Amino acid sequence: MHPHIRSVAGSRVDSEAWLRAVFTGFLHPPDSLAETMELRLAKQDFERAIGAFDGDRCVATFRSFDQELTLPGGALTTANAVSGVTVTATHRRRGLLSRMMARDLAAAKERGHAVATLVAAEFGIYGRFGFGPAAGFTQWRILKSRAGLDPRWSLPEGEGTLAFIDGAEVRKLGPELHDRFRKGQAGAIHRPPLFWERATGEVRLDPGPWREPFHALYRDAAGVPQGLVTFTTDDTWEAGLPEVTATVSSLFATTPAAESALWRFLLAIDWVAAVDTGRAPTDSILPLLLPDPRAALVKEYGDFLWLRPLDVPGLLGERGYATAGRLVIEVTDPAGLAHGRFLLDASPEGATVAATARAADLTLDAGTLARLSLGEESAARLVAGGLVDEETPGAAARADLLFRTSRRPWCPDIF
Ligand SMILES: CC(=O)SCCNC(=O)CCNC(=O)[C@H](O)C(C)(C)COP(=O)(O)OP(=O)(O)OC[C@H]1O[C@@H](n2cnc3c(N)ncnc32)[C@H](O)[C@@H]1OP(=O)(O)O
Repeated sequence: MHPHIRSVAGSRVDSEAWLRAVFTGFLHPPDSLAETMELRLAKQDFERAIGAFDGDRCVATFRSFDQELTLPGGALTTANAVSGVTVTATHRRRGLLSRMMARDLAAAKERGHAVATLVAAEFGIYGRFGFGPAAGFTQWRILKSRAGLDPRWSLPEGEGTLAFIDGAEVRKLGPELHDRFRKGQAGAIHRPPLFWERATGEVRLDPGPWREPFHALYRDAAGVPQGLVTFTTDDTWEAGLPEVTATVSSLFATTPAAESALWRFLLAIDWVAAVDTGRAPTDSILPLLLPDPRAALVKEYGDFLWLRPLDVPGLLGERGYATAGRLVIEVTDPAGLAHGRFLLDASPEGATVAATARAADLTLDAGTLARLSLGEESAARLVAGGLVDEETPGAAARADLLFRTSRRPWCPDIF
C-alpha cells in the first residue's frame, strides 16, 4: 500500500511521529530527541508540515513556511521556504519526496509565492524539481601569524565602539539591527524570534552540551549599532603557546566600517591564532583587509541558498536593475509552474515582465533562471557551460548588464 501523505498540523501524535522521522532521516541518534521533544512541539511551526504515514509510522517529512527574502535592489518577496525534508531509509526511492514536493509547490503557486527556497543537503536532489543554486558562500580559515596585521591594533578612538554583550542584549538589539542589514543584502532572509532564542541559548533544541558563544556589537561614532558578531573559541594550547581558534557562527554589518571593525577585532584578540569565518559572503571584504590575503585559506566554497521560480513576472518584476534594457526569456519547466516566454523590460525605475509571443533571446530552465535571478551567475558563463541557449547573438552580454549586481547575493542563515 502507498504511504498516505497528510498534514500533521494540530495533531500531537502525528507531530511527534514527524519529529522522530526527521531525526531518523537526518541520522541523529534516536534517543537525542527525547530531551527536546516538548520544546520542539511548543516552539516549532507545524502549520505547513506534511508527513507520509505507513500505518501510524511517519516515514517521510516535509515542511514549508513563509520567509521574507531580499531581492537585488532591496525589494522583499515572501518565499515559500522548504525545510525538514526526509524520507526514511526503509522507504527511499519510491517517489515519496516527489509526491510531497509536487503537493507543496502547487500549493505555494496557488498562494501566489514568486519563489520557493531551500538549503540543499546534497547537490543532486533538487534540480529535478526546478530548483537552482542562487547564492553561495566561502568559508575561510585566517592564519593570524601569516596575515601581516599590526599586532598593536585596537579600534581607533572616534571610529565607533566595540562591546561584548550578553544574550539578553542580543535578543533586544539584534532583531532591529539584523532587519536593517538583511534588507540591503540580496539573498538574505528574515530571522524569526526562535532564531535569536536559539543563537543565545535561551532555547536549546540541539542535542549535546551548549557552549555559550561570545557576542560583540559594533556601534558607530553616533552610538548606533551597525554590526554584530557571534563566535565561540576553543581552548587549544600547544607547548605553552595559545593556539585558539575563534569560530564565527554569525557576522553581519550594515556598513563596511562595521564589517571591517568586526573582522579586525576577531583577528586582534589575544590567544586567538586563527579565525574560522563560517559561511561568509563569497565576495567578502575580509581578504582585502589582510596585508597578505593568502593567509585566508579557503576551507569551503559552495552553493547554499537554492531558489525555485514559481512566478517569473513576480520574481523578475520585483527585483531591481541598475540599467535599462529589454530581453525575451523562454523558461522551460516540465512541471508547468514557471513555463513560458516573457518580455523583461527593465530600468532603474522599475521593471515589467509579461508573457510575449516575440522570439526568445535566451532559453533556459527554471533552475538556471534561479542562478541568474539574484545576480550570482553570469549569463555568458551559463551559455558557455551549456545551461543557457543564446538564441540572439549578444543576448547573454545584454542579460549580464541587466542581471549582474555589484556585490554577490548571500544568505547567512540555514533553515
Ligand atoms: C531542504 C532539506 O531539508 S535538504 C535535506 C534532504 N534530506 C536528506 O538529505 C536526508 C537523507 N535523504 C533522504 O531523506 C531522501 O533520500 C531524499 C529526501 C533526499 C529523497 O527522497 P526519495 O523519496 O528517495 O526521493 P524520490 O523517490 O522522490 O526520488 C525522486 C528522484 O530523485 C532522485 N534522488 C533522490 N535522492 C537523491 C539524492 N540524494 N541524490 C541524487 N538523486 C536523488 C531519485 O533517484 C529519483 O530519481 P528518478 O526519478 O530519476 O528515479
